[in-house]
Amino acid sequence: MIEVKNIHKKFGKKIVLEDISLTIKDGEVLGLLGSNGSGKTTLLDIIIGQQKPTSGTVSIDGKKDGYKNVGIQFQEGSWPKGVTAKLLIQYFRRKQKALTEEYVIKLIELFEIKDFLELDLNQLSGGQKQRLNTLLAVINDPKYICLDEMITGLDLKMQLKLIEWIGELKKHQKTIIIISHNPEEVEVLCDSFVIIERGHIYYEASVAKAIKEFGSIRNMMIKYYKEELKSNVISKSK
Ligand SMILES: Nc1ncnc2c1ncn2[C@@H]1O[C@H](COP(=O)(O)OP(=O)(O)OP(=O)(O)O)[C@@H](O)[C@H]1O
Repeated sequence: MIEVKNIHKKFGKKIVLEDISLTIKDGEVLGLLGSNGSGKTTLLDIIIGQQKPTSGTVSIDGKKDGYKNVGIQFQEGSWPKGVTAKLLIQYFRRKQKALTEEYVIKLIELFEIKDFLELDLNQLSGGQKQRLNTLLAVINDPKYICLDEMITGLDLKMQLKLIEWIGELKKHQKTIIIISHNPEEVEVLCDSFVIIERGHIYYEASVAKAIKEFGSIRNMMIKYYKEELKSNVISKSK
């Protein structure tokens, strides 16, 4: 279980997160939605131990250093010349002796990495980098997985494959947090979702509840954003 309690985060004087509390149960897939700059990635970075909160706590499986069991997507960046997907996968395999050849081959097939295994990483397309980053997030078969806009930018065939794959992970009781800008993706993949706006939890519900109440998450978001545009104020709502 991931427990986020009363997280506040400031960058200098700028308040980015204010009093965020969340519980993500084992086997749950949680979607994080919200406007650009609302604080989703900062919250995820705090959960995975890459940022320290200004105050508040995160515990994973009851431990403060539980983030060591979380698989995270590598961020886009430029790599030193000569680094290939094959080299990275070999590096992870050496670190994790328990990884079987069969599991690694399965992932390479799933993410369709084979054709560019030996290419310099800086020569990969955006979608190819994204597929490799997602593979690296799960290569150690972690119990907790964080995915930042995993599907955006992928072709439809790959999207369908990854949706099916998340379904498999759910069957294996993996706990997954997915940042997304796509309400339909959250409906298909997630059990519950949270909308973060201006550093606050603006709405939090199960996907089933939102669909029952509003017909779809998109309808719900449009309703709330229209109200916001009218009043120009986002109030905290649960
Ligand atoms: N290292 C940093 N220093 C200063 N401000 C930062 C830093 N990282 C993020 N911010 C600010 O914090 C706010 C939240 O950023 P964050 O990346 O968490 O948003 P987000 O919801 O993930 O946005 P997007 O949907 O655009 O990816 C933004 O205003 C951003 O400028």
